[in-house]
Amino acid sequence: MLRDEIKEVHMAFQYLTNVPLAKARAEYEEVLIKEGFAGKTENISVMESCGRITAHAVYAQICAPHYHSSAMDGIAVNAKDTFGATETTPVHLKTSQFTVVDTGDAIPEGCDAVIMVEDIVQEQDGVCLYAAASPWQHVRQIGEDICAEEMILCSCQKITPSAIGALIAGGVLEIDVFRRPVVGIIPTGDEIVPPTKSPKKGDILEFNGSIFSAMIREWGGEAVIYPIVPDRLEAIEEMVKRAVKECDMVLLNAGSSAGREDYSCQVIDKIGDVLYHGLAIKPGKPAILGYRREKPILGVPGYPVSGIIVIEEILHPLIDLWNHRKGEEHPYADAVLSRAVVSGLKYHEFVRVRLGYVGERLIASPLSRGSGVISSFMKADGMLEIPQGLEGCEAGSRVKVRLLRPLSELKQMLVDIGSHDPLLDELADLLHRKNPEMYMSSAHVGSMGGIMAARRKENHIAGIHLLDVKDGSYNVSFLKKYFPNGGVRLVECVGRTQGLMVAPGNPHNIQGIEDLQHSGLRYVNRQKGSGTRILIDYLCKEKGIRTDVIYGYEREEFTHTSVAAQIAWGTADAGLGIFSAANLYGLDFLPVCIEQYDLLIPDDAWDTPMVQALMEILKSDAFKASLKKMGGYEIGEPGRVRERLEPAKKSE
Ligand SMILES: Nc1nc2c(c(=O)[nH]1)N[C@H]1C(S)=C(S)[C@@H](COP(=O)(O)OP(=O)(O)OC[C@H]3O[C@@H](n4cnc5c(N)ncnc54)[C@H](O)[C@@H]3O)O[C@H]1N2
Ligand code: MOO
Repeated sequence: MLRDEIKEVHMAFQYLTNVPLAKARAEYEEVLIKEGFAGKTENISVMESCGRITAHAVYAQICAPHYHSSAMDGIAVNAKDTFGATETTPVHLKTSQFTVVDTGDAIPEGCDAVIMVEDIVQEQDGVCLYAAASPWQHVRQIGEDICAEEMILCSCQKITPSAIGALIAGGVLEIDVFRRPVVGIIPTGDEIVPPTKSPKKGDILEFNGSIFSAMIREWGGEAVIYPIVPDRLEAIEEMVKRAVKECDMVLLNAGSSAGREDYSCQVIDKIGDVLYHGLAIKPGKPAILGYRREKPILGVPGYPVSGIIVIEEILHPLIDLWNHRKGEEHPYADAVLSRAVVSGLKYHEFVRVRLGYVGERLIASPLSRGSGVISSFMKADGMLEIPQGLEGCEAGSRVKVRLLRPLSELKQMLVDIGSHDPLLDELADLLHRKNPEMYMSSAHVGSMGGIMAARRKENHIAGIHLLDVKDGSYNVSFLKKYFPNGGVRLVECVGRTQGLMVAPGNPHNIQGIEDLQHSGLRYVNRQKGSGTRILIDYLCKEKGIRTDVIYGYEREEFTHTSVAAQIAWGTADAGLGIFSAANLYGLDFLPVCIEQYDLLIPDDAWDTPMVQALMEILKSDAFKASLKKMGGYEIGEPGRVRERLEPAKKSE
């Protein structure tokens, strides 16, 4: 075999390294600097320089002010002429002894003080003064602000709006700054298509380029998105060569892992060098740290979450290095973890979390860990990092969380942990619209999960819909059972129509729960502990249906909408859920029963401004209008307290 062929085979089958992030980052920067990596500079107009970084120290060309100027509206005088003026012995000045000046006017020759207009008394042939002026009063002397040759800004400093003013006042109109590094982004993959509203089956919409370029711009770089390149070695190689020529840094997106069509590592290795392929982080493990001479070529995993982590951890520091800036310290806070998080010993893991204060404690609820779930990044308020070598964190443990939004916002966050319903999104929208300082975050853990979270004081509200099979009532008996010491309210929300969601036209002619046993029919269920799961378990038991013969009964989704989506995509034929979710996906719906969906609110949370604001929203016409639009809800008196369990009196 030729040397190149051997190299290609080796690259295709090579095992990924598992290098700790800090080590890889430090070595990468060291290699790049050795190769000549450094920020390039350019000269630009000061007026356009806000936010840019100075390349070197900047000195004033002229003084500011560059002449003695009046600081007030009034008259310019020679202070000596006013000496001796008092309330009882006023001094009279003739017109020839003063000049009328406005703020900013030059002080005339021979004058050395300004008297404010409100301190003078006009006379026929001059003015009368009842107080003497001290020399240089109300005069802005030459250089009061900035002296010529004085340093206005030091090197590597961010230019602020006020700095622009100081520079112009100091006679500096052009300035040397670090040029924004140009980062080329190359999306790759046969299945990747430009953004469109109607993708075909198998198409993946290209959005990584848009995420990465927005982040790069925020960090002070300039981004160029190259056309999507198919999974062909030569085509990728050609595009990378072009980008290396045109840009300062290159991101080669997707194809980073070790699949049949993952060419990134081979290409980078052919064009330049690969320092590491494989980092001990998750998501983001197949990252490739490559370079050609001083230019970084970063192989970024295709999954968006993995990509974001890799560019945040590797590219961001490089842009800071280019600009001679030390990366800003991330703000951290201590939080209590609402659910356990398991972590692999091999990796430093990044877990997105939702955050909110319940009482004095900041509660962190882990979001989806999937590397393809971009919405989990969008919803994340914080990032929990689990260092390599740890197996995870237990529920209820104290953890340090990197904050992705200000603490002040988290203090006004209404924390909902409980059963899912699309109406919660409408409530969140209405709450924030009416009270811009407030936010609502929802974690969908089912009704029982919501009750347990309330017992642990981890939420302000929980949506619950729990059927008491003994008497057909909803929620109240569960409240009494799980809160024996009281201290909780049950607030009416809606009656929801639960039913079987089936494909449009009901192709399997499903008539009711009994039909779920038929062979060839695929069911999709909700997770254990959810009210809907309890309902289907109960309905099956009542009708004598064995759940083990229902195909897919153990397949669990966490929301009504995700059950509806599975049916819409044809991966399941039926699932129990609410009408509004079926409606969202244009599915047929066979009503089974109406259930009471209430909000459980612990007393501690009741008096918070967020819960009180929510009560207003629940009672509003706007909320009722949203419910009518979604359909499938019985609207009684949302916001009415259905049940209050008084807190038990402590024994003396
Ligand atoms: N057998 C193995 N398979 C995979 C491994 C592994 O170790 N062994 N690692 C997994 C991990 S972890 C990651 S991360 C990914 C990395 O994948 P690639 O970098 O090779 O990327 P692709 O497979 O080409 O794409 C994955 C996925 O990413 C999405 N994608 C890609 N480009 C874009 C874009 N421009 N815009 C939006 N979304 C994009 C898309 O959903 C792709 O399906 O590999 C695992 N596999
Ligand atoms: O490393 Mo992947 O990025 O775990 O998803």
